[in-house]
Formats: sequence, C-alpha cells, structure tokens
Amino acid sequence: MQDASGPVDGAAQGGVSGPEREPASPTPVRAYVGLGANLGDRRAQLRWAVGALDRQAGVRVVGVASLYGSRPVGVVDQPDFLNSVVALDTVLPAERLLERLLELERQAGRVRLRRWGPRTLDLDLLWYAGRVIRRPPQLVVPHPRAAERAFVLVPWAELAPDTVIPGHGPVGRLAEAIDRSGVWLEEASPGWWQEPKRPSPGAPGAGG
Ligand SMILES: Nc1ncnc2c1ncn2[C@@H]1O[C@H](COP(=O)(O)OP(=O)(O)OP(=O)(O)O)[C@@H](O)[C@H]1O
Ligand SMILES: Nc1nc2c(c(=O)[nH]1)N=C(CO)CN2
Repeated sequence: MQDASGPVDGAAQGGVSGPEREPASPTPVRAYVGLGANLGDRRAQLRWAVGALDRQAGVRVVGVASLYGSRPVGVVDQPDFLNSVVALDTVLPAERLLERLLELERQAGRVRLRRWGPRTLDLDLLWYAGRVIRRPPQLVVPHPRAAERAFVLVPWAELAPDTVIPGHGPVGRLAEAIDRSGVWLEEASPGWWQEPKRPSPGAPGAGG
C-alpha cells in the first residue's frame, strides 16, 4: 500500500493478463471504493476489507481515508455505520472489479435482507477512471448516490478533493456543501486499518 498521491505506475501488476482471463487494462487506472459496515465487529471488518482489497490480483490500495461513524441514511431504524473510502490503482476492468467487491462482501458474511438495510460489509464502486458507465442494475458508475451522501463525500474528500464526479463536480466542493451533522470522525488514518503494532521486546508491558 502507498500514499494516494503517489504515481500510477507499473502496468504489469497482479498477473491478470493470462490468455484465459478477461483482457486487462494496459495501464492501471485510479478507482475509489466506499466501505461501510453496521453489524458485527464493524472496525475489524473494514480493516479486513482494506487488506483483502490490497491482496486482490490486479488491485493495489494506494490510499485509505480516516474512519468515520455515521447515522444510518435511508432506512433509519438500524445501527450506526462505520464508513471510509479507499483509493485503488487497478488493471481490472470495472465489471471485474465490482465482481471482486461483491465476492469480498460475501466472504465477510453479508446477507442481503433488504435494500439499505444493515450489513457486515458494503463495498461500493464510487468512481472508476472518471468514466460514466450505465449498465443498470448491475453496474452504474459513478455510484448514483455518492454525490448526495456525507458518509461518502467526507472521507473521499480527504483523499481526493479535486476528483470530479461527472455531472456533480469536485468531491471537495461537494463535501463542503453537504450537511455533515450525521457524520463524525471515529479514528484518523492510518491508525485504524494498519496492523496492530507489537510491543518491542523489553518494552514496558511486553512480558518475558
Ligand atoms: N457502482 C456500484 N457499486 C456497487 N454496486 C453496484 C454499483 N452499480 C450497481 N451496483 C449493483 O448494486 C447491487 C448492490 O446493491 P446493494 O444491495 O449493495 O445496495 P445498497 O448498498 O443497499 O444500496 P446503495 O446502492 O444505495 O448503496 C449489486 O448487485 C451491484 O451489481
Ligand atoms: N450512514 C450510512 N447509511 C447508509 C449506508 C452507509 O454506509 N452509511 N449505506 C447504505 C446502503 O449502501 C444505506 N445507508
């Protein structure tokens, strides 16, 4: 993983260009993915998702926003969410990337009970290389509700305020204009998603 402001480099990542696979983009493109959870050990699930995304062939996590708490939007009689946004460089086409996101949701034990209902892990493809993709209901990019959700815009603006959501404008401007009263900082990046630090031998409390 690296900083989100780093260059997009290294076309031949992840070994996704074998003959039996989908043709991959020749060079990596930037994508942004929204993370959400409001059931189970929410923080652990989001932390797992960051690592699992980075381990996907053809995907590299290049930035992770802070962790935010948020009051539920849409269906309001459900527990509060934790939300964040990650920046990726990927050689996967958008459809393949979405398949991976849905598979990771399944691995995290997500069961689809109702739209906008509670979930152990939600991964939304917010933005892919600035492209507009309309293949409803399977794939719509930019995510159709991203520009109206403070729990998306606030973490996203930390990573990429100048990124333009086609049809809406720059993420930073949208984040400044939106009502963010239902969103609060839970834990600043990078603390929440990095491996816990082991105490060094001999340090107070390290034992033995
Ligand atoms: N950009 C996108 N990101 C994630 N899923 C998408 C996207 N576009 C279309 N979909 C489709 O939406 C379905 C997932 O819907 P889901 O149940 O997660 O909606 P939701 O999270 O309850 O609501 P919302 O879409 O408002 O966040 C998937 O089957 C997927 O194919
Ligand atoms: N605060 C918050 N509310 C939501 C969220 C979410 O991630 N955070 N996700 C939803 C469906 O994707 C519906 N409502």
